[in-house]
Amino acid sequence: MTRKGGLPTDGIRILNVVVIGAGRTGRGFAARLLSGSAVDLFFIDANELLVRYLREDLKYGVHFFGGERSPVWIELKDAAVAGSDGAADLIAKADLMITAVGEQNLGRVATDIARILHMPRMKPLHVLTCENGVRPGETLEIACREAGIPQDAVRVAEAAVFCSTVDLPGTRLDILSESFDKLPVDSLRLPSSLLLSGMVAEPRMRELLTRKIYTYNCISACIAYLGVWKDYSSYSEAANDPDITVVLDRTLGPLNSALSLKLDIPLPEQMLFAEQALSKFRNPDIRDDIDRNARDVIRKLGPDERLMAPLRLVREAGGETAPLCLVSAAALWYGETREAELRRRLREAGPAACLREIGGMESGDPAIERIVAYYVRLKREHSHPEELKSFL
Ligand SMILES: NC(=O)c1ccc[n+]([C@@H]2O[C@H](COP(=O)([O-])OP(=O)(O)OC[C@H]3O[C@@H](n4cnc5c(N)ncnc54)[C@H](O)[C@@H]3O)[C@@H](O)[C@H]2O)c1
Ligand SMILES: O=P(O)(O)OC[C@@H](O)[C@@H](O)[C@H](O)[C@H](O)CO
Repeated sequence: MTRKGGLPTDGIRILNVVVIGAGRTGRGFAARLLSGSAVDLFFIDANELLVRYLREDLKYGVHFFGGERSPVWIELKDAAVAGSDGAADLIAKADLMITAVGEQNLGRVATDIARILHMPRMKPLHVLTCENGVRPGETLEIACREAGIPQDAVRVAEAAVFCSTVDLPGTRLDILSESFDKLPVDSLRLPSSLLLSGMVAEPRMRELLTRKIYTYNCISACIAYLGVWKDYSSYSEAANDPDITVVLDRTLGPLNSALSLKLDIPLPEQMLFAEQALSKFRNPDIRDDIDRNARDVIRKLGPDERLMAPLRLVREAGGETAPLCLVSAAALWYGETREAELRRRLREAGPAACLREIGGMESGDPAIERIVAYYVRLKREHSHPEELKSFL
C-alpha cells in the first residue's frame, strides 16, 4: 500500500497508535492485533535498553506457542523513552494510545500525558488500558486528575487481555504468544472509529474484567504460588500437578458458585469459563513461566484483587475459604523469598499486619489467623514438603 501525506492510496486514514509499555502484552499482543489495521505504530517504554533495541531494529517477530502458526512480523515507526520530549511528541500526535505497563505504573503514564497539555491538540486523547485489574481505567482517570489533566482532555476505555505472551529467549525483541486474536474493549467508552482489528465491542466491560480477574487470574495465582512452593519452574507442569489440582478443585467449586451469584451468571457458564482458563494453563505448549504469573505480590494481594476479593465473595456465599487462605499464605511466602518490599514489610510488621494493610482485611477477621497459620507452616515445611492437600 503506497502512502501520500499520511493517506494510503485507497483513501483510508492511517491512525497513529502509541503503545505505552513495549513489554510482552504491548509489543507481543496489542501490536500484533494492530498490525491487521491501517496504523502507524509507535512505542513508549521506561526501559531505555528496550527502546534502543526497538529504534535500532524497527521490526520484530511474534511467534506462536507450539509453532501452530507462522510468525507475524511487526514494523514500528519509532519509539521513545517514557518521560522524554520524544515521548511527549508521540503522545501529542496519537489518535489512540494503548497502555500495557502494569496497573501500578499508570500514575507515571498520567504524568507523561500531562506533559502534552501545553501542546496544540484539538481532540481528546483516547486511551485504551490493556492492564489486568478490576478498574484499571478508573486508576488511570484518577491519576490523570491528580496530574492536573482536564476531564475532557483524556477519554479512557478498558480492554481485557486473555492472550498469554512471553519473551522469546535468545532474541532482543521477539515474543512467543498464544494463538488468540480477540481483544474485548469497552464499547460504551471507545468510539467505534477506533475499533481496530481484533477488537470486540463489549458493553459490560466492568463485569467481564471482574470475572476475568477473579477467575483466570485467581487460578493463575493458585498455580503460580503453590507451584513455586513445590519448586516447579514450568507453569504448565505445576498446573498439572495432582496435589495442586486438588487445591484448585476445592477452590473452584465454591468460587464458581460465589461468582455466579455475585455477577448473575448462570453457574454452568461460569464453570465453563473457569474450565477454559484451566485447560489453557495446563496446555504444555503454552510455555508460560511461574515468575511472570507470581510477580508483584503486593498488587496481587490488594483488597479488590484476585485472592482477597474471591476470598470475601466465597465467604459471603457461605463457601469453604481454606484453599484461598492457603494460596494467600503461599503468596506471602513467595513475596518474602523474592520481593524486597514485601520481605521488608513482613519483617517489620509481620504477616497479620501485612494482610490488613495490603489486603485490606479487618482486624479480627478469622481468615487472617488462618492465612498466618498456613504461612508459618509453609515456611517450616518448604524443605521437606508435605502434600498440599494435607493442609486443607
Ligand atoms: N503477558 C501476559 O501474558 C499478560 C496477559 C494479560 C494481561 N497482561 C497485562 O499486561 C500488562 C503488561 O504486562 P506484561 O506482561 O506485558 O509486562 P512486561 O513487564 O513484559 O511489560 C511492561 C512494560 O511496561 C514498561 N513500563 C513500566 N512502567 C512504564 C511507564 N510508566 N511508562 C512506560 N513504560 C513503562 C516496562 O518497562 C515494560 O517494558 C499488565 O497489566 C499485565 O497484567 C499481561
Ligand atoms: O499480568 P498479571 O501480573 O496481572 O497476572 C499474571 C497472570 O495471571 C496473567 O498475566 C494471566 O496469564 C493473563 O491475564 C491471562 O489470563
